[in-house]
Amino acid sequence: MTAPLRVALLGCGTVGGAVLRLLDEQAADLAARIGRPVQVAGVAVRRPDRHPEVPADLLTTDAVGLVTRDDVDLVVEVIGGIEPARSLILAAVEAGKSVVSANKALLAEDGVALHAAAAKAGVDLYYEASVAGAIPLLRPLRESLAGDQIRRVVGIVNGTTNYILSRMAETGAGFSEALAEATELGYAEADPTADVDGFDAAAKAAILASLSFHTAVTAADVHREGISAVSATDVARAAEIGCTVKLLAICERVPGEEGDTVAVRVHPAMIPTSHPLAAVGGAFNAVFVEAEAAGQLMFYGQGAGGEPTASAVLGDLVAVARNRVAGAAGAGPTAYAELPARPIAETPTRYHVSLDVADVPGVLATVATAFAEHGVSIATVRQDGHGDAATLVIVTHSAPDAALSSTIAALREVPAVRGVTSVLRVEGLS
Ligand SMILES: NC(=O)C1=CN([C@@H]2O[C@H](COP(=O)(O)OP(=O)(O)OC[C@H]3O[C@@H](n4cnc5c(N)ncnc54)[C@H](OP(=O)(O)O)[C@@H]3O)[C@@H](O)[C@H]2O)C=CC1
Ligand SMILES: N[C@@H](CC=O)C(=O)O
Ligand code: NA
Repeated sequence: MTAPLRVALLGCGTVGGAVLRLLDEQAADLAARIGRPVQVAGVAVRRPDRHPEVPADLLTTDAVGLVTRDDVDLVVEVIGGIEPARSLILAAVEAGKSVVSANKALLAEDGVALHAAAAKAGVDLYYEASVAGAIPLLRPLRESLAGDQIRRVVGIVNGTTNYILSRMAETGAGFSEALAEATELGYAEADPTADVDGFDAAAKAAILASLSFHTAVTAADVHREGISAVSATDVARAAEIGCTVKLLAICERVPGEEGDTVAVRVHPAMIPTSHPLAAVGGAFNAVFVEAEAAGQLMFYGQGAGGEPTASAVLGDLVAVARNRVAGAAGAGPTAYAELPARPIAETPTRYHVSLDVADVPGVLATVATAFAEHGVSIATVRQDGHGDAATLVIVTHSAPDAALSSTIAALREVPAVRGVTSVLRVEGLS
């Protein structure tokens, strides 16, 4: 009988638990697809007593020992975080094992070094589950689109925040209540501030930009804003102008006279309800890719949750196992260009600004002057309420971030402006 491929599973939480279940349920199909049966050699966790679902003889807390064992062929890392995941992946690679990981935080911080280590050892490093969960996205970028020039990638890549924003818009649910639901459903990171503050989406954006533009982009290169400042009023104001609020990841390769730059940002934005991304609800993700020859492509599916993510992990596992069965020596070294990052200050977008103002003669002119003096052109203005206080709702034309920031700073000094109640970017308005 053909010898089985032996897999070490690192982590058995939301994703690892689903991987283990699917490995068992689909054992026969996987064996047929790979050409050899897959066997779990061991499962490393922190607290074995919390895992009655795993056969006791497979459980271990010695993850280093497990990944370097001679009878382990492949390693699946679904612990998350930087350490010990990084050391474990490096130990596995150095011991000649291919690795499948779902760890965007690590890949976004240290992807170049991890790829170099894998190439040196002649093993595979696959991480489809790390971005947009179940959606096949990274392999299409890495393989199917390898002959094209990708110019722009825009998407919703965090399920937790999309779930929260969808609940706030559809049911008027409060932020904390919606976050608790997302955590209960297994969408949130171990520390959900990674989702809420945009770190998770920024890591995914860095991975997407690196693969799309063949350049090394880390999470530190990504301009990041989360959704904790998005209020129920922002969601309502978005609806008033026919928009909805989404946390977007936007990766652009910007041509310039002195060479191309890369602009990568994650922030909440109002988008028109007619925009295809506006219809992406709950923990679903969707990503648009614009390539020169291919034109526009759209990827849509479940971006979080145990089973959807496990589907991507198993897809990688089959690919890596097939390579191993075929005797292939890994993907080889990846050449990275060194495109500079364009600062957010120079990145132009439209803005929606709400101001509480004293309803006195001339206030509109004063506010308009502040915008004009900083080179920000106003597209529309609406005044709500009158009497002692009123709200001015302004939508601008496209302006660099720095120009808008100095406009807001100037407005804060205007006596008739009692408060800047919200500033949100607007994307996709014609
Ligand atoms: N949840 C999701 O929807 C998605 C998650 N991911 C990524 O998948 C990875 C796993 O996420 P998820 O399953 O949600 O996380 P969980 O927190 O549910 O599970 C983490 C697992 O890792 C184990 N673990 C933690 N530290 C160690 C350690 N030092 N040694 C051995 N085992 C350890 C934990 O053990 P114990 O159980 O004993 O505490 C637990 O089993 C992360 O990188 C995440 O970003 C990617 C896409 C979607
Ligand atoms: N916490 C992440 C999980 C998947 O990557 C999310 O909410 O998208
Ligand atoms: Na994916």
